[in-house]
Amino acid sequence: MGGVEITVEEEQRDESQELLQDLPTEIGMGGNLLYLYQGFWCPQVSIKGMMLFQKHFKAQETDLILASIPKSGTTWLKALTYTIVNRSRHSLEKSPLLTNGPHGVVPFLEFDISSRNQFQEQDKLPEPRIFGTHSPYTALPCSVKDSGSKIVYVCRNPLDMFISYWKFSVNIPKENEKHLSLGDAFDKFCQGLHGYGPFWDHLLGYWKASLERPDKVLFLKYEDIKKNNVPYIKKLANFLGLPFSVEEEEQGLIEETSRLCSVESMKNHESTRTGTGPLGIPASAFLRKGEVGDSLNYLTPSMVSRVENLIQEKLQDSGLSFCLSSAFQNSA
Ligand SMILES: Nc1ncnc2c1ncn2[C@@H]1O[C@H](COP(=O)(O)OS(=O)(=O)O)[C@@H](OP(=O)(O)O)[C@H]1O
Repeated sequence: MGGVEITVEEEQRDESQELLQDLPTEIGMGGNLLYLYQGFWCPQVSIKGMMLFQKHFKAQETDLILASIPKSGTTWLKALTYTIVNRSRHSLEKSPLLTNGPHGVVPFLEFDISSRNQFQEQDKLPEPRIFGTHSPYTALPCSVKDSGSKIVYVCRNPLDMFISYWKFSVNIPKENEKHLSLGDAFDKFCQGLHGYGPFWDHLLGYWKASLERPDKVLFLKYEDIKKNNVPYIKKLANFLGLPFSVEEEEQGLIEETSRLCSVESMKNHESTRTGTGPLGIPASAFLRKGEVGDSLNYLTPSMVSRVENLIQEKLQDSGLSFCLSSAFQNSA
């Protein structure tokens, strides 16, 4: 037969290109282009990856999916989960986490996998496979929702998440996009115009799933882990079906895991000092202060109350809450 042979990659590129043409677009709080896809504002850099993930990823029964909206504790959750899961494979001092970093040992499903063939390559990874995703719950592939795979979601109070996101985006050099001022970025954030926003719908999707299926979806808050991380490391290990034994507890393995994955320790890992994270961004950009309440150094009281009102309105009756100003006063 004559004619031009079309590779799987070319076919996918055309398919998603066509879909993109019909989606509404806006400039987001990071000055980047966002596409409105299935009710969420997805960054241009990951929209095709997200579509591929949704369409072609086949979850295995033992898969662990670490989900979050950006700047909510993704890097930390990846480090903790990888360390818990692999603690019998190698000692903490020899962990690949030290050299490859959290984003190296736990790939993102939307950023790091750019073709259908790569999903097949992932089939060869040792079980349990661990992946990160920023996809909203409703956009997850059916195979993730319907299989025995487990989902851990981490969220963070929206004020700190906003500042973390803004600081991150202004520190990344841009060629064709411009950085927005804090005030303009904040306005966009409050309209839900940020990566995978609106944050309230992202939160609610996973929150409701965790209430309906607590064995399937574990919902964690950054602030809770930060306040006292040992019980949360135990909780995470129990949820993953890999509880710490009495001997491990007596040996102090939980505290060691906590130390290895602390922001202070991770800043000194070789992977952070010399490596790169997703999209070739320096790994150090994913570790800044790692504090609760840093946003109060940047936001005015009226900005805080605007977000408080927004949360009140959007999360009302869900049972999910963030007590912003008072939580910060307690942690100050
Ligand atoms: N180990 C550890 N412990 C505590 N906090 C940590 C840790 N690793 C990353 N961080 C802080 O998390 C913020 C980055 O968020 P994410 O990791 O979700 O970013 S990303 O979505 O992967 O781009 C960013 O928060 P800010 O410091 O407030 O900007 C990081 O410093």
